[in-house]
Amino acid sequence: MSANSDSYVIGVDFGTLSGRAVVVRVSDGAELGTAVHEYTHRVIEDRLPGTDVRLAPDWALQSPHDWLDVLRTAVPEAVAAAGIDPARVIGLGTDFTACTVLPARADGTPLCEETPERPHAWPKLWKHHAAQAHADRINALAAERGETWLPRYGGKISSEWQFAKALQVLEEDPEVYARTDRWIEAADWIVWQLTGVETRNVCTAGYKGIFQDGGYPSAGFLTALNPGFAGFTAKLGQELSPLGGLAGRLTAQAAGWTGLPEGIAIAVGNVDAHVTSAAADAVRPGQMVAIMGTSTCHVMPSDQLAEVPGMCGVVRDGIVPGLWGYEAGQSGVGDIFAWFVDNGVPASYTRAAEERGLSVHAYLTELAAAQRVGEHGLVALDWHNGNRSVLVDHNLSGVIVGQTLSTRPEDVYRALIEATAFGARMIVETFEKAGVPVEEFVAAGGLLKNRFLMQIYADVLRRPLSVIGSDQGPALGSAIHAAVAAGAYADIQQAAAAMGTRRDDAYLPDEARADAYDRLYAEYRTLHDYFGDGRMLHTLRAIRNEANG
Ligand SMILES: Nc1ncnc2c1ncn2[C@@H]1O[C@H](COP(=O)(O)OP(=O)(O)O)[C@@H](O)[C@H]1O
Ligand SMILES: O=C(CO)[C@@H](O)[C@@H](O)COP(=O)(O)O
Repeated sequence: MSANSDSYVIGVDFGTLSGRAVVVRVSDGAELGTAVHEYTHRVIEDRLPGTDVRLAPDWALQSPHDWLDVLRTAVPEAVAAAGIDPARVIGLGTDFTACTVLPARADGTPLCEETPERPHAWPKLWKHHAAQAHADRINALAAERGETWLPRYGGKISSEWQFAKALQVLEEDPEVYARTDRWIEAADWIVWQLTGVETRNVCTAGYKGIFQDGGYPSAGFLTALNPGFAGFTAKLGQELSPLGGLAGRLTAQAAGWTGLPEGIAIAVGNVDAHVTSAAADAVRPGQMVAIMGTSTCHVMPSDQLAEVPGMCGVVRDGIVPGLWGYEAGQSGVGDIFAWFVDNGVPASYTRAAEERGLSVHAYLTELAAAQRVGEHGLVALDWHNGNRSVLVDHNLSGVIVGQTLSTRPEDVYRALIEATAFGARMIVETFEKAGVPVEEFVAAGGLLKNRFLMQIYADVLRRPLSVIGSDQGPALGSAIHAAVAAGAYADIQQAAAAMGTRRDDAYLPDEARADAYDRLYAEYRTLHDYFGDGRMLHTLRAIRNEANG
């Protein structure tokens, strides 16, 4: 690859609160410069920008202007930080949160530009959860009709996805729905802005758009949901583009925004979680990448097709062309630790952490790390933000068992970390039981910084953990896809091998601790089965909702 030794690609990761650009050397994946742009409107949850229009609970919107600002600011800043000649940039790739989806005109104009006072005209962020009732109807009807696509999503689709959100638009604002020529993932919309051509990537279409075996849900199914929904799929993409493919070339206008040469390769859009596999060079069957942060996404290529209970989805070519791509998830991980730090720690602990110059997380971790496995006498269920896999039930809640008058904050903190590790083991075991082997567990994301937590995962999973070598996995992954789209490598696997970074066996399980954890995990499973049917936790939620009026 010496011909590439002085050429560069750019990866742009569009997150929930900000967008990040990274400049990467094509020959070896070295990250030379990076810049972040915080979105001006962040997550729009209360009021539509520039209006008095208030939003209902569970709404979460974004502004397309914020995304374009990332191209205008973070990209040139990253190039400047890298100190490279922009003329040497041969391609740019992007990844986005998903399912972040918007209604647009036939030319790509977002509807919120025409009618900014209409909530449904705005892009719905992935965590817009106000379409739950619509998802419930889709699931019930699909189960009743025995739709073959339903098992590909572990038996349930999510309220976050394209069909649920679009049905909400149709039923709550039919006029906006009628004006929607294109219902498009932000992942594809941003590529449209860069290239001037509309493409649709297989990843979001498959995981979020129910595209399976060459088609979307049938018109008969959609009519049964709502006759007005019959023609919905005409607003989606019909021809899908492969990951790592060339979506088009940078237009003169987008060259002006970014300061990059007109005509460079722009990669087909992708999802932040899935693109991280390339960054970790974990694109072979059985390499499960866990992107561990606020929540955890698990993605894994496989040559086996199986119906794994409670997975988020399995999509042909969904991570790399030629393989099935699986996704599963834990809806609360770092968020649970944050909840405990914010709500469960006395002032004396906060002061002690401050005096030591540590974050409360780091302080609790240090105290918890001094314990032997099981010493706290606790076991917890990691369902404070519901359960995505394997139960797919957002109405479950957290449980902590075994507390006494001598239970201390570090005990609970440790039990919560262990609970998330047990949740991860449950996912791995569910895949294996369904006939999809997990050969390697590769950790990525913000929680890598907690080494004690990572060791717990190795001990609980009873397997060595590999870790990604970059702290900006998605942006690096997007840069790798850009290198493929630009023709520098034949495929994603080759590019990932040269440019991705993974440390094998970074954490090894300790036999004695793993044995001790087996006993606790058995108790976790018992609790999981007992509370997992929802009888008690749903009742508690209903009582809470009634009490809150
Ligand atoms: N030392 C720590 N140990 C465990 N969790 C931590 C620690 N520091 C921060 N966190 C948690 O990490 C999460 C942020 O992870 P990060 O990967 O940076 O974010 P995101 O998932 O939003 O990309 C927060 O939920 C926070 O509670
Ligand atoms: O749901 C998916 C992928 O399927 C993510 O895009 C979504 O959870 C957003 O993740 P982040 O909060 O950006 O880590």
